[in-house]
Amino acid sequence: MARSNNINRQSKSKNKKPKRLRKSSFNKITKSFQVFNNDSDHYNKYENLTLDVSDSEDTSTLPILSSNNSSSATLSNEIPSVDVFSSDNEDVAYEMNSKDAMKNHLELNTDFIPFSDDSEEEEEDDLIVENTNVEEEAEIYGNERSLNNDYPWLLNHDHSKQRDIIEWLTLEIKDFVAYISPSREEIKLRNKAVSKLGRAIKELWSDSELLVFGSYATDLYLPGSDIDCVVNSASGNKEHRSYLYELARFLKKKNLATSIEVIARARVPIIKFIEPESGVHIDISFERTNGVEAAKLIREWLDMTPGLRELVLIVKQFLTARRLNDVHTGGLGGFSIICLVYSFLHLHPKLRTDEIDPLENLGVLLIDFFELYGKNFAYDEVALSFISGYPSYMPKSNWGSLPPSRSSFTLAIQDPGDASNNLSRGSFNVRDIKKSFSGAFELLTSKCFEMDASTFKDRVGKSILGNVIKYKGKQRDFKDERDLVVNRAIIENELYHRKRSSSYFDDDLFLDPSADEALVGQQDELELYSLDQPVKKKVKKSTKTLRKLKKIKQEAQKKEEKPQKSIDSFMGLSDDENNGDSDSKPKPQHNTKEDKRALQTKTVDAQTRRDYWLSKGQTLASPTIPKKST
Ligand SMILES: Nc1ncnc2c1ncn2[C@@H]1O[C@H](COP(=O)(O)OP(=O)(O)OP(=O)(O)O)[C@@H](O)[C@H]1O
Ligand SMILES: [Mg+2]
Repeated sequence: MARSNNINRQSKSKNKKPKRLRKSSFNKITKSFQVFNNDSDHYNKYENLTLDVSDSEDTSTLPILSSNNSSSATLSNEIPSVDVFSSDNEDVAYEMNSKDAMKNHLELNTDFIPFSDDSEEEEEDDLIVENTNVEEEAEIYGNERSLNNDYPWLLNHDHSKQRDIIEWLTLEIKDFVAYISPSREEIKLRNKAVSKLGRAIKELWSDSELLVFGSYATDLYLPGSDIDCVVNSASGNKEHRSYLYELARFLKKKNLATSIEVIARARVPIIKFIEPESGVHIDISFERTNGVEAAKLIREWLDMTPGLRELVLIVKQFLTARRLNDVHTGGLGGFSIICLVYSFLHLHPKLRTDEIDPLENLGVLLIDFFELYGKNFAYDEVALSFISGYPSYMPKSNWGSLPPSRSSFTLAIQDPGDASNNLSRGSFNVRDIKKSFSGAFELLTSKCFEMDASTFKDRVGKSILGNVIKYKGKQRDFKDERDLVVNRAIIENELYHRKRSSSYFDDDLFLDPSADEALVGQQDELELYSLDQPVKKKVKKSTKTLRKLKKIKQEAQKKEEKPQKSIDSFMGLSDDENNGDSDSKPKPQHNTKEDKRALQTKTVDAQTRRDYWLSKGQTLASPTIPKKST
């Protein structure tokens, strides 16, 4: 029955004139997408958009979207009639042509690209305090090794009845993000760790403060992510190695650190350790504020880019499971991942033209992300640029200060805070990163076709996302409790920026030591909401510090409401032909309720969905797609 419906839909669509892109819109969009390889092995959906100059205003046929309307088209088993399996020499050759092959592939975990464990540690000889206490570690990590299940985000979340396969993937992504987002206990543990360390630093060096940056200060951390901190002092001298050792000894004496490493001779000297109470890995660097600045910028990006947090967390977990997330071994660091996803979302044609809601199309976007950076992106030629914080593609040749590298096949991401810094210069293993993205594109797309061709009975308990994401760790509770407990790193980062900005400098917002002490003293009182009454605030009465926090929160909310400039000209979509101008800014993506409502009324027609899957089927170039069971 389902099969005959599909066939009917298909035959109807044959009589229907496909909607075409207006030529001017097409030109503008493609102009901003001159980032693809000339690699003829890979079908590039953007190059194959048909033009119809006589057509009207309609720009809704870019084949990259899904719809909220799950009642209309599902995949057709006849669409991806591609009979040649091609695999370029950089891509993993997936010799699979059936469900079984796919299963075997996963069981063998052949898309896992491990690094050898013997990679040289440049600062190995700097290890000063070692002797990890194995029992202590075991206690900290508890049952971390006792696994529940490879896809724990699916527990009680079966989406196999979704008619629209891509919606199934979107729902799984949301489940995964909810699954790995922090609970109140986790946030409190991190807050407490940061407080204790901050106090210790002040005790040791009264002219110094500890600031947090990196993923804890942006809410982009996975359960196992480290906390990045920096010591800033009035004297500005704490980067000297003698201070690093002094701090390491002090923290050890105070039982605030185990497994300490002092890495004094690196370009960025740091000390690394585990904070025993939380078990969290901590990195402390010295006398640099660029990370603290970046944290604020990233939070602004998150505010104006729905879907950024979700995709960053998925890509992070994807790379972490493949050990491709560690810059020391050539992998992609957290900041580079954020930049890749941020620029992908802002330069995506369907998001640029406001035609889809990113949060309702996470599945499509994830597949497109893997396709772009796994198949299409011209690594040899193109750099990502963030002039004034806004993303664009830039020919590498235009980046005058880009340091020369041995190979042209490198990732070049301009640091938004320092245009001469290539953020991803350490990610020398671009080949494996690209391979893994390309493999993920193929696995996800194949699985979508396979699931579409399966009966509902065969789909039960299956995962689409699980084909590329694995999560191994302690059972978690699907509790994203970030709204219930203040993230101290974010608040303090805001305070830091207020303090630095003279226009905001007033008595009430001054981050004085007593305010800090008040925060520390009320560590357990940082919860502003109760679980039972999420809306009603449980602000602890009349504490000066919490009033300050509230004020900061309100200011942050006000900021969200401020009007944003359009990025049309930036992306070559406006009429003023200002393509790539650095002073044009991204428009907010559906931040207001009205925007969201407007989007929900937008439906995507079946033909567009068919075009989307046709392009993916061609890209996939899989030899056979399993027939739908009747
Ligand atoms: N190559 C770099 N150049 C400049 N700053 C960098 C660079 N790499 C990292 N940073 C700074 O350090 C911060 C933390 O980087 P990191 O790679 O640990 O990312 P993260 O967001 O903390 O991810 P994770 O959760 O994996 O630790 C970044 O936000 C950025 O401010
Ligand atoms: Mg980090």
